[in-house]
Amino acid sequence: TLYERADQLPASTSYDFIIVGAGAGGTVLANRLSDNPGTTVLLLEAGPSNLGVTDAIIPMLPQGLAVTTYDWNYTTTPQSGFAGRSIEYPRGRLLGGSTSTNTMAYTRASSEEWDRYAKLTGDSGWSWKNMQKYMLMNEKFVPSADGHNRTNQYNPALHSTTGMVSISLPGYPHPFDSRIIETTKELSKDWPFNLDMNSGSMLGIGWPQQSIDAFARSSGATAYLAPQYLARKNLHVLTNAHVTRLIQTGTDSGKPAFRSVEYTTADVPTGGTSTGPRITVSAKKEVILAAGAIGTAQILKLSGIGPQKELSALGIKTILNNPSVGANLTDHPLLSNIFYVNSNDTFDTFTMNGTLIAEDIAVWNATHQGPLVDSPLAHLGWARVPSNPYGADTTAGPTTPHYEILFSNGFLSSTTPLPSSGHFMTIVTAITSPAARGSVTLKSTNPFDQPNIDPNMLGTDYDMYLMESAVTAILKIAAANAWKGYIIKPFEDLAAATTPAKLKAYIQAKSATIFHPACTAAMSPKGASWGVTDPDGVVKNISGLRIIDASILPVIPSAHPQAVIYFLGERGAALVKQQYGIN
Ligand SMILES: Cc1cc2nc3c(=O)[nH]c(=O)nc-3n(C[C@H](O)[C@H](O)[C@H](O)COP(=O)(O)OP(=O)(O)OC[C@H]3O[C@@H](n4cnc5c(N)ncnc54)[C@H](O)[C@@H]3O)c2cc1C
Repeated sequence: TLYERADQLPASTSYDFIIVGAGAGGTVLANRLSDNPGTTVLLLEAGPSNLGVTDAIIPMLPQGLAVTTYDWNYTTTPQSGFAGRSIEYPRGRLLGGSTSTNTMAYTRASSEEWDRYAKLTGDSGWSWKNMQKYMLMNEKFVPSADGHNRTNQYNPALHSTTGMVSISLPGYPHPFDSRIIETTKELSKDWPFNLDMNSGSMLGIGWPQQSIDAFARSSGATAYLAPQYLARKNLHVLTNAHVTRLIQTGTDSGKPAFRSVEYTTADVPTGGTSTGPRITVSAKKEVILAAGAIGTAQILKLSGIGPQKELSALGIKTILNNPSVGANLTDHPLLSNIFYVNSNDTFDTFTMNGTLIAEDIAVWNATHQGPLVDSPLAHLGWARVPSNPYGADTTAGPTTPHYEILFSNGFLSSTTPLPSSGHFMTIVTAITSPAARGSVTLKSTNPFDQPNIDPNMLGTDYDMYLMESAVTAILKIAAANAWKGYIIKPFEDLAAATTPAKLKAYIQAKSATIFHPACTAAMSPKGASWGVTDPDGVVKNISGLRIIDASILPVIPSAHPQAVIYFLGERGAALVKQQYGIN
């Protein structure tokens, strides 16, 4: 049942599980734990419902959600790798969390990545082989919006058509599709065609798989909180409920127990203060944090679980001193490399013209066809740097990428204003295996204040080297015969990057984030003195508290992370059920 106000929750109900945050991790847990009618679940979400939010439904439009009430509106600390700039740091704040606002690229990560998770956590359950069944439980492959023949665009044998989140290939062609395929032939050594980047082997260029139900976004909310699940009497979902902290409820075998959650009506924007009453609700079995890499770290610290020095300085009583909480924040730096193109058929036509976008929305509404059925991402490519002068490799292995490239049929940038006219193509470069680590620390004890978010973007020479290598690689692509007659020239800022020093300055001035913060409450082996949770997400040295979201990843995946976090949710739910003997 969906409730929008705290006073609507049935007063007498008690819950086996309370889940905090309705994003990629939280929605899976809420669904899977409540599929047994005897198990009661409360899901608390700070934001509103996703229903009827047009920009969260039409795949081409999620940029419209940034800096709205559906966004946490975070800003980073000044980033030294970005020449001291702070950047906007969006996170979804509605049912579905960031899966309701993201760009919908759906990648499982490499088999080596999962095998590394198994190794780093000492739990073979996280290996590629063992995770296959959870991957298939998450995925429901559906036809594309235009119903085109998908032969040679993916390998159907690897996919499920019976899971939860709808996944599809693009449903509207781009003028450069054939040139991209041509590139994989002409530059086959560096950029081979990859029939299916979700096979476990990611390198090369291929067609993107996206969390799109043919023409509309498929998210944690549309899939795992679909009407038939919200109808469950044993699942209560409360929106507009901002969790302010967890409260210790006693001790179990010497460990502090945390089975109570304090929340308040989230009717204030980030940075404000809520005068609403603080409401406490307790779980009989467990509280499961799924507030994302920023939210989870902030809630843990506000609850007295974190580095003693930091907490004491703010007057918070430390209940568990753990310096790993909020440490290791890792993200993927992104750079939009823009080119002028010889085409009238780019999405600049409608992004630069309010009347035309209205017409395209009308077409989308009437026919569920047209350019808005896809995300702005046309093709994805994954590559490794040919040599590494910095010694240690950050990837999980030789078939795992250092960086990604993304082709977009128009001007796509968060750091350069959209020109008033022209036609463009963007080749985004993103560093997917960075060495830099940052942190989430508290700014104040006010739960409505955003924490200090320092993802330390391009914070090492190695990461800068990877970005320089990626830009050099896409310039080589742009110069290939496959693009003759299409790419006219690089956009001004890229065109000016003619020397190594100017290239570095361009990267520092124009890079941003691809929105993948993770690792702030990492899993580690049972008994390890570092890390925040055990391999099953249970918080170390605490009773009754588990975390299942992007924060528990021991290393950021060299991939788009939403699928990875859905899979954490699927296995996480299975582990919870196993522990409590729930069928
Ligand atoms: C703009 C953007 C584009 C992206 N593009 C892609 C992409 O193309 N492909 C991809 O794979 N990934 C993408 N991502 C990343 C991906 O969506 C996230 O990695 C993933 O959703 C993280 O899952 P999560 O469960 O950790 O957190 P989230 O999905 O962010 O969910 C956390 C939830 O907790 C809630 N919450 C937080 N704090 C509190 C609190 N105090 N009280 C109550 N509720 C709280 C939030 O409102 C949110 O609903 C993108 C993200 C963004 C923001």
